[in-house]
Amino acid sequence: MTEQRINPSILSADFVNLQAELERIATADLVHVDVMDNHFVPNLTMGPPVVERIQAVSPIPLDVHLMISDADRWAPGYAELGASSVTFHAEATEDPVALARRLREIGARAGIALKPGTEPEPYLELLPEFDQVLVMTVEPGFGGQSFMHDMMPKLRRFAEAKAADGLDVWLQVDGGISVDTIGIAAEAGADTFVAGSAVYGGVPEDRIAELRAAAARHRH
Ligand SMILES: O=C(CO)[C@@H](O)[C@H](O)COP(=O)(O)O
Repeated sequence: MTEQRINPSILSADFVNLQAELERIATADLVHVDVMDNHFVPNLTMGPPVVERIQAVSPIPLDVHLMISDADRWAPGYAELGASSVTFHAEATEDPVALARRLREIGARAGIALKPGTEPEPYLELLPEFDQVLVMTVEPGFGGQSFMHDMMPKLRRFAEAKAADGLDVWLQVDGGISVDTIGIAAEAGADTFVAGSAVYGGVPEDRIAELRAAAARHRH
């Protein structure tokens, strides 16, 4: 059966108490770290020095999501500081394959993210070059938005391509994931679930367990 992962997004955490907020999600699989530059998206979060400190104190590995322009220039630095995975946006790179290869060389899992308006072609054919694909289920930039059900056909296309070639690529969804929507995404083929407000909006350990159980009911 497909392994599933719950990756809480610290975008919904209390940024003044990040170390304590990381401890509260220690039962999750990876911590999703949203890096925003106020250029690729209309919001600003953190850069390498803060991510480096998160890496140093986090009880679980880092899943860095770069919502930044010029990913070719900046993404390798996040792999160098020890992130387990580094996901850049398809819309923010000149050469996704070269960048993914560079990230893998450094030792990170290489991820590619697609905004809601970005078509899955030509990335379906490039799947072996990536360790994970992030299908955004909201417009990137903010937590607390509604899950976009109409992204499920795109997710299914990736799931079919993955199955056809027997690939070990993780299919991730991010945005509006809750106990009500996680099953829909799992059904469409997602195995890695990012959740911000659904986790930090309650007792994180309980919320993570509830999300895990809801996803498992729809496991492939
Ligand atoms: O990348 C993003 C937003 O751009 C996310 O990781 C959000 O942090 C998800 O938040 P919720 O929709 O789960 O509240």
